[in-house]
Amino acid sequence: MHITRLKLIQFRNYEQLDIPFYPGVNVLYGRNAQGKTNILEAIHICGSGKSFRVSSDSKTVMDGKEGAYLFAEYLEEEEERSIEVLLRRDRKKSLKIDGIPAKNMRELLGNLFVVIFSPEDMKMAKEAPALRRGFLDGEISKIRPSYVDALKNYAKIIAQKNAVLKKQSGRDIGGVLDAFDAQLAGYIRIILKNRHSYTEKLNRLVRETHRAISGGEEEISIEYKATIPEDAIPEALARCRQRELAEGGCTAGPHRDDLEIRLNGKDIRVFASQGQLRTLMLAVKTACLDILRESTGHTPVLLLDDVFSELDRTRKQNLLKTLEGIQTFITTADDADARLLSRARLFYVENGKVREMKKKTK
Ligand SMILES: Nc1ncnc2c1ncn2[C@@H]1O[C@H](COP(=O)(O)OP(=O)(O)OP(=O)(O)O)[C@@H](O)[C@H]1O
Repeated sequence: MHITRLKLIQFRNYEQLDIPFYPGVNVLYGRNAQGKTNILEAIHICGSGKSFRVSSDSKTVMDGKEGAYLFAEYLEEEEERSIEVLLRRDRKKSLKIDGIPAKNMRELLGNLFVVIFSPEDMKMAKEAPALRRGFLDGEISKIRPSYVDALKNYAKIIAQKNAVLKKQSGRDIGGVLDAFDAQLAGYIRIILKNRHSYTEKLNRLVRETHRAISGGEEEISIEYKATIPEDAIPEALARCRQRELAEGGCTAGPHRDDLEIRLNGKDIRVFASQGQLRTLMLAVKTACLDILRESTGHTPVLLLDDVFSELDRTRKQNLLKTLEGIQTFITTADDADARLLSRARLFYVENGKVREMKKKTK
């Protein structure tokens, strides 16, 4: 699939924008703070309903305005499709898919597929496990929207169980905890099955892409570290009971799991350079794209925000080779990078305006 047109009204620093885009690589080029990333953000909102930079929609509405409008037109095979998003400061956002109002955000998933790489993603590899779990859950939800329900229900029961454990004060709460555990077991099974199978695919594909980008110099491995084994969930929950009572909270389960990422056998969190982290995250994102393509039959749109800094020339060129056949949006402030992308369409971004540079770069 590929985006053919993007319209924005009062979104970030865009008073009004109406611009065509092309299959292949679209480069958004310009000085800092001109609105390049804002375009990626708008496309991401049309695909996923969410910004990748802020949790509150109202921050993306132009300062001093009450609402913003986003419209993305795209081709899925030969079919023309569209997504419209209306953001308002004081109300929930509303959506239209192919001109028809959507009831909720879940309806949006499974239409315009996007995968984003932004500098923020580097945190995923290095910082708290919650970021890695969030990443896994986000990617799985794109393929299987019903997974979101299992996650929500699991989190709700964990919160209730935690509240009971916290307030126990010597009461016999064994029966209540048994009832919670019986409900939890079903959701844990769904979550673990999906996370294990996604991680296995991710590991296989990341290894291939990572070798291609790094020139085969480095070996990566990704493994899901579960606190509860998938094949003995009720038994594991029962074994946790004493510790849960002593600590006054749930001590194991998918909300405590992690992804372990190793580079040449060493833990990435304590060892990798910035360039190695960036290469790893690019490989992860391209693998996510391949998984989405494999599972849905559609090639997602790839958004690469400022990917080139910290990559040497060989890695940049290797990365570009892996993007064949994928509509990709790349932001860069460096005109040398823009020149490297000889077959790309170039757009000059300045102060909330976008101008297509008709002549292809050399
Ligand atoms: N809600 C808003 N209303 C108006 N302008 C905004 C809003 N949010 C951000 N901006 C403006 O958008 C610009 C930043 O845009 P963006 O983040 O896309 O920069 P960029 O071109 O990607 O820069 P860099 O190369 O530094 O990453 C800034 O000028 C900022 O003031």
